[in-house]
Amino acid sequence: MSLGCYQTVLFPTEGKSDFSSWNPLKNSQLKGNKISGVKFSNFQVSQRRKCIPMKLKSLLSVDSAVEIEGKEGVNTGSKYDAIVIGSGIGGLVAATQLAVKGAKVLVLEKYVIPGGSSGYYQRDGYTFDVGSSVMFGFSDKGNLNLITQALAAVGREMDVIPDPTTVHFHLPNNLSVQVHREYSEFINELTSKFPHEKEGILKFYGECWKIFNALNSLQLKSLEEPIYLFGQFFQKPLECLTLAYYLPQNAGDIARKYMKDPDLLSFIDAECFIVSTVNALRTPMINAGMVLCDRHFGGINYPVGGVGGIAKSLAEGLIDQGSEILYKANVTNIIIDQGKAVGVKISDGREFFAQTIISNATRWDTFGKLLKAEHLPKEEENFQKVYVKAPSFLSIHMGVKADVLPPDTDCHHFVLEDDWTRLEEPYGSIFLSIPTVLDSSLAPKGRHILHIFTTSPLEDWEGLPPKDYEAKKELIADEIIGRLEKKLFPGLKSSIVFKEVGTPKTHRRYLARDMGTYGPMPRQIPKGLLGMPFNTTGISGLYCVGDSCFPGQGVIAVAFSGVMCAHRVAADIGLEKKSPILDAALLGLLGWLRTLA
Ligand SMILES: NC(=O)c1ccc[n+]([C@@H]2O[C@H](COP(=O)([O-])OP(=O)(O)OC[C@H]3O[C@@H](n4cnc5c(N)ncnc54)[C@H](O)[C@@H]3O)[C@@H](O)[C@H]2O)c1
Ligand SMILES: CC(C)=CCC/C(C)=C/C=C/C(C)=C/C=C/C(C)=C/C=C/C=C(C)/C=C/C=C(C)/C=C/C=C(\C)CCC=C(C)C
Repeated sequence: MSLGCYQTVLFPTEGKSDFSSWNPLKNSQLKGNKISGVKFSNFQVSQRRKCIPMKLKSLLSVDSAVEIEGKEGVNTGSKYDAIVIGSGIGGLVAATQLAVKGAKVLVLEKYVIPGGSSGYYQRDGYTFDVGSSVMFGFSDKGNLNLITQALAAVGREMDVIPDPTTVHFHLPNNLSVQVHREYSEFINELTSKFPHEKEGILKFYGECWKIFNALNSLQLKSLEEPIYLFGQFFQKPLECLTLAYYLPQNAGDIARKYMKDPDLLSFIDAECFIVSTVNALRTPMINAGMVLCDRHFGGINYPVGGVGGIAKSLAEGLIDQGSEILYKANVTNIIIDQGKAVGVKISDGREFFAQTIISNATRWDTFGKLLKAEHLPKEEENFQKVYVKAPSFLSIHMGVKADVLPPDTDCHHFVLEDDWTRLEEPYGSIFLSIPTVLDSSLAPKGRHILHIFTTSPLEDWEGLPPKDYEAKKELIADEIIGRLEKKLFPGLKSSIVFKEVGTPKTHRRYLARDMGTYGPMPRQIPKGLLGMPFNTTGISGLYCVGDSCFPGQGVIAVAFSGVMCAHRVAADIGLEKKSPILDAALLGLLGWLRTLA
C-alpha cells in the first residue's frame, strides 16, 4: 500500500463529525499543503527566541518528512527473523537495531504513518505533534543520546533546535521556576526561591548526577543478556554497583532525606510527575536521575520540522537496510504453535511468520487482546498486580494569533495554579507545549501552535450520545483554555484561529492503547524499577518493547527498551553471542528479583 508522495496525513480527533469525514486519501484539499520550500539549511527560527539550530547534518528535507511510503508486496510466505507489531519509537528502534545486525524484519503498523504517540498530523498549514514533544536523549554527546544513536545506526541525522528552557513551572503559591538548560542557572533559580534549602537541593540533584554519570559511562545493551551484563560489571564495577544500589529506590524518599520545605517537596513531585505521571514517592530514582540531568547534559533539543520526522527517518532507515514496514496492518492475533510465538494474523486475514515476534503494543493489549486469555503467563499476572494503566489524556491542538504570546515565551509549560493536591487529579495539571517558539515553520506565518494536554480517564467519555460527547469536549476544553488565559496569556480565547480536541477515546482509537492509557504506573509505592519487566516474556519467541517494559514511560525510555530488546533477540537468533547456561541463570535471577517488588 503506497499513499504516494506528499500525501498529507491526518490524525483526527474522535467525534462524529471527524469520523464521518476522515479519510486521509481523500483529503486532497490539503495536498501540497506540506511545509513546502523549507529546507533545513535555511530554516528560520521564530523571531521571539534566539535559538540557533544545532548543525548536526540533515539528510531529510521537511518535504520528505511528510511523504509516507507504505510497502507493497510484503510476502506472507517468507519467514522473517522478527516481526514487530507497531511502529512506535520502541518498535522502530528494536526493528532498526535488529536490521543493522543483519536480521530481516517486518514491522506491521495499524495506522497510516509510523511513530504512534511520537507521530504527527497536519491541518490547515499546521504540523502538530500527536503527543511527545520534550525530547530527551537527542543531543550530540555522551552515551545516553539514544534517539541520536538510533537514527545514526541507520544513517540518519536531523537538525535540532536547542531549547533554552526544558519547562517553565507555574505552581501554587505563585511559585514560578524555569528549568534552564544550564544546570548552574537552574540551581541558582531554584535556590533563590528556597534559600534555606540550598544544601538539600544540591545534595538531591547531586545524587541524580551520580546516577546519570554511572548510566552515561555504560555501553547500553540488554540487561537480560548475561555476557554483556557481567562484562559491564567487570569493566565498570563502581558504576554498576551504583545503579544496582539505586535500582529499588524512589526519588521521593531520597528528596525527603535532604529537604523539609513542603513546597519544595511538592516541586520535586511536579518534576517527577512530568516524566512518570505519578509523584516523586512513586517515581523510580534511576528514571528521575536520568531525566533531571540529561536536560542539562545534552539538553532538550527539538527536531526541525517536528517530532514526527524521527519516526519517519527511522522507518526510511529500516527500509534502506532491506527490512519492511507495512501500514494499515492491524495485528489481531499472535499465532502460537506448541507454546512458541511463531507468527501473527492481521485483520484482513493474512498471516505472517517469523522466528521471533516483538510486540510494541502495551502489555495489556498484547496479553489481553493479541493472545487468548489462557496464554497469560504468571509473570504478566504479576506485572498487572504491580502496575496499572495510567489515565489517558485530553489534548487540545490550537493555532493562535502570534501576538497573544508575550516576548520570550518558553516552549514548554506546566501549570498547576492553586492547590498542590490536584497534581495527580484528572484535569488538575496542564501541560502546554508551543513548538513554534522554536520552529516557526510548523505554523502559517503570524501564528503559533499551542498543544495543551491534561490527564483524563476514559470512563469520563464513555456512553455519551454524540451530541453530548461533542458538547463535553467543548466545555472541558473551554475551561482548560480559560485557565491558561487567566494564568499565562490574557486574550487567549479570542486569538484562537484553529482548535481540535482529542479525548481518551481518540487516543485509544488512533494509538491503539488499551483505555487510551499514557503508560504503566505503579499501583502502590514501587520498589524503584525492580518490578518492571524487561523484554522477554513467559512465552518463548515473544518479546515486548515500549513503555510497559523497563524503564517505562518516555521516548528515550522506550528507545532504550528497543535497544535492549534488539540485543536480546539478536542473541536468541544467533546474531550476537549467547550462553544458554548463563541465560537461564540470569533470567531466573531477574524473575525472582521482580517478585520482590
Ligand atoms: N503526550 C505525550 O507526550 C505522550 C502521550 C502518550 C505517550 N507518550 C510517550 O510515547 C511513548 C510510547 O512509545 P511506544 O513505543 O511504547 O508506543 P506507541 O504507543 O507510541 O506506539 C505503538 C504503535 O503500535 C501500533 N500498534 C498497536 N497495536 C497494534 C496492532 N495490534 N497492530 C499493529 N499496530 C499496532 C500503534 O498504532 C502505534 O503506532 C512513551 O514514551 C510515552 O511516554 C507521550
Ligand atoms: C540487572 C540488575 C539487577 C542490576 C544491574 C545494575 C545495572 C547495571 C543497572 C543498569 C541500569 C540501566 C542501564 C538503566 C537505564 C535506565 C534508563 C536509560 C532510563 C531512562 C529513563 C527515561 C525516562 C523515564 C524518560 C521519561 C521522559 C518522559 C516521560 C517525558 C515526558 C515528557 C512530557 C510528558 C512532556 C512534558 C510537556 C510539557 C511540560 C509541556
